[in-house]
Amino acid sequence: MTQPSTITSRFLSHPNQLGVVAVGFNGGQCKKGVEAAPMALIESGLLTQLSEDLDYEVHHDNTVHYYENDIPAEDPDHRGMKKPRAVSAVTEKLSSQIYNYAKDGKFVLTLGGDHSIAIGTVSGTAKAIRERLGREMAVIWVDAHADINVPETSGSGNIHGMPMAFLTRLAREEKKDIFGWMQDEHIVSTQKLVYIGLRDVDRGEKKLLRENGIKAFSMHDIDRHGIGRVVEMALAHIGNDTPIHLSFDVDALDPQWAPSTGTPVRGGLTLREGDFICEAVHETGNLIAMDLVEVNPSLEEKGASETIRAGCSLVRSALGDTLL
Ligand SMILES: NC(=[NH2+])NCCC[C@H](N)C(=O)O
Ligand SMILES: [Mn+2]
Ligand SMILES: [Mn+2]
Repeated sequence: MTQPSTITSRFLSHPNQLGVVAVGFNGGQCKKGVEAAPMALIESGLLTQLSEDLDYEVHHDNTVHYYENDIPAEDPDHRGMKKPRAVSAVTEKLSSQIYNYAKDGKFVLTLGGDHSIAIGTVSGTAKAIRERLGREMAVIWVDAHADINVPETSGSGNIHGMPMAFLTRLAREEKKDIFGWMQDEHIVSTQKLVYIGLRDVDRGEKKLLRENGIKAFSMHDIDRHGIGRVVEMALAHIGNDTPIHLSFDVDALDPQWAPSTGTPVRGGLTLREGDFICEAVHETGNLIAMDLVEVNPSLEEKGASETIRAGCSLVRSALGDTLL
């Protein structure tokens, strides 16, 4: 049994209105299938649950966006990045879709797609929050990976391993068609970024996290303090007067709960720990947007329905579903 959330949202003018963007994009990594996730999540009933059980007024264009017309024919590697122009063009378009929902004070839910799309979602909400409230927004990034490689530290060249570098300007590119569209208003401070769930961080990324004093809670911290204390510390770092964008990579969960994902890493969060993070962030009343990314229904076919179910549970928890 579920009922609408009673938590009031400090930073939304229409807390019961939900803008949903379905992003069928896979160009930030090399495995096919992740573009089918938004459809799979919607077909499993996610949006109906949000409107019927949690009483949201869902604004959705009934389209999964594949951005076919935005993807350039010629897209050679640049600084080792794979498909840089495609990712740039898609995230630029997505950024303005997200901005349009966020500027009216609606909650924005994005269903990915691989994690490169966060370049679009986070830049869009960051800009809207600056304009609407004159504030800087915080990002809680729940993931097995830090996704903060600069092109030069990335071993794979996959841009889904780099979004936080472009969003914080640790990586910058002047070329207009390769993230040259990103302006100051799209950027997030390294001091307003917090990670939870990390356990597969590249050498160069560790150095970037350390040198920039970025707050990060790994699985080791969760083992030591418990998820309750870790979320409390993460929220204390952000402060209570700050709007929050939650970017949730389903691979933060242990493959036992979410096997259908492109880069699974053992030793992850239980489904309850993942849901708890979402519930606790909802309870702050400061959450303004959520991304759910990296569900790949074509990997581990027998686990796909489990992964989709886990994804739906995370989204419902972030939107105020409670156990009692
Ligand atoms: N969004 C993700 N699943 N990212 C995985 C990134 C893996 C690795 N760090 C890389 O740069 O390629
Ligand atoms: Mn990941
Ligand atoms: Mn990720």
